[in-house]
Amino acid sequence: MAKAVILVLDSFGIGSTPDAERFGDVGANTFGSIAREFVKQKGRQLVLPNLARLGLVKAATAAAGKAPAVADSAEPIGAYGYARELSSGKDTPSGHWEMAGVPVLFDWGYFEQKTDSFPAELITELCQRTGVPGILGNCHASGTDILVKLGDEHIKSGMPICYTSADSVFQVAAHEQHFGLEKLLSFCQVARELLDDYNIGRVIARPFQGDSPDNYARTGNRRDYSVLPPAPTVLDKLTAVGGKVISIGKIADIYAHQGITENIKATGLAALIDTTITQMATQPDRSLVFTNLVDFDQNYGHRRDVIGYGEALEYFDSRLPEIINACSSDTLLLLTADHGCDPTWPGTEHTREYIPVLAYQPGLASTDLGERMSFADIGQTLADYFKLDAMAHGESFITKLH
Ligand SMILES: O=P(O)(O)O[C@H]1O[C@H](CO)[C@@H](O)[C@H]1O
Ligand SMILES: [Mn+2]
Ligand SMILES: [Mn+2]
Repeated sequence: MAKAVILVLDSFGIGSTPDAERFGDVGANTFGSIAREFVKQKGRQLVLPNLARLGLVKAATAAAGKAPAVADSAEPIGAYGYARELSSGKDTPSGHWEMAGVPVLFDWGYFEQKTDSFPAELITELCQRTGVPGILGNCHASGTDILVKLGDEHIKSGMPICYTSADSVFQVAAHEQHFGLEKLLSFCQVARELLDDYNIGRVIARPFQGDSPDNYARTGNRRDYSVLPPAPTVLDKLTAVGGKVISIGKIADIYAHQGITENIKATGLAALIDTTITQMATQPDRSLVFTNLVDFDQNYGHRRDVIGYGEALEYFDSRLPEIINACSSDTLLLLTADHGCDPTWPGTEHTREYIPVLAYQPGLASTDLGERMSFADIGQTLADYFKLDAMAHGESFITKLH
């Protein structure tokens, strides 16, 4: 019997990689910065005993060449390592596809101009095809700041708020009731079609609600429209032989619904963890429960909320024993991330960082997996574990585990 569970702590980097200079991210360290600021601002260390038992502190120390300000465990129970990214970008699809064995080796299209970011002909065609009177935004922005700035005008004018970032994204914020959720989703689908020509990785619908800039808030109805991964991922290979892939949260959207047999939505860290544990209880043989914990990135990393990020990590750590107890003797549990988003770094963008690779299975001896040269080592290990054909990228660490 072989079952696997992957939990992606979205944006939980553990130190900048050797190629971070290309991104202006030398010295970024999501985990290290949170740990340091926590001590400074709260007067105590982060409490993460269960993550430490899985080897997080050891992996983070090796990745950054410096220990984070968090107590380590004397008795690790997991295998721990840290991986660098082969993909050209530091975005969510690249990180997820690479961990499933398919790095993004081409360059995405980007809208690099900070204002007037989108080509006029794109916007003209988008408005013509969808019947909206025009767009607001047309700039780089933080998705919560732009609601404060343009939310009222959006409601008055009926124009959707379109914005981007350093990622290959076209994001659309619109009010769920005034503009309408269905109208927003169809607007995004047309945008998706037009943006294929621009090589843009994702169109993201960002519905929000509220009645004034003080209380405009994004809802759980976010939808991501991704291009297809450039090659079959380990998810495709597993489902092709009759295996199951159960997506929890935004995983299915990130893989453009390829290689997914069941798609379960949940909103918020607690609900995502609850759903994961519920699914683990009935997980069949040859299956993968795959969860993305987006709150770390969306609510804390991009928002530069360092204490919020730390508290969310402590909450996750407090739920970790339940997840570990839900592992049967044939469940391989993997904890990882898709990129960094150091909340103390200038700007509100992702940061190019090592990700943690923590593996646990009941009875497994604790092992140092060392530095992994690609996130694809996770996908290759899963291919090995499920006895699938090998992936084109990545080195399996299965023999170090079993
Ligand atoms: O500021 P918000 O809307 O959260 O945007 C963030 O979310 C996008 C997808 O992760 C990133 O490209 C980043 O810009
Ligand atoms: Mn991400
Ligand atoms: Mn992000």
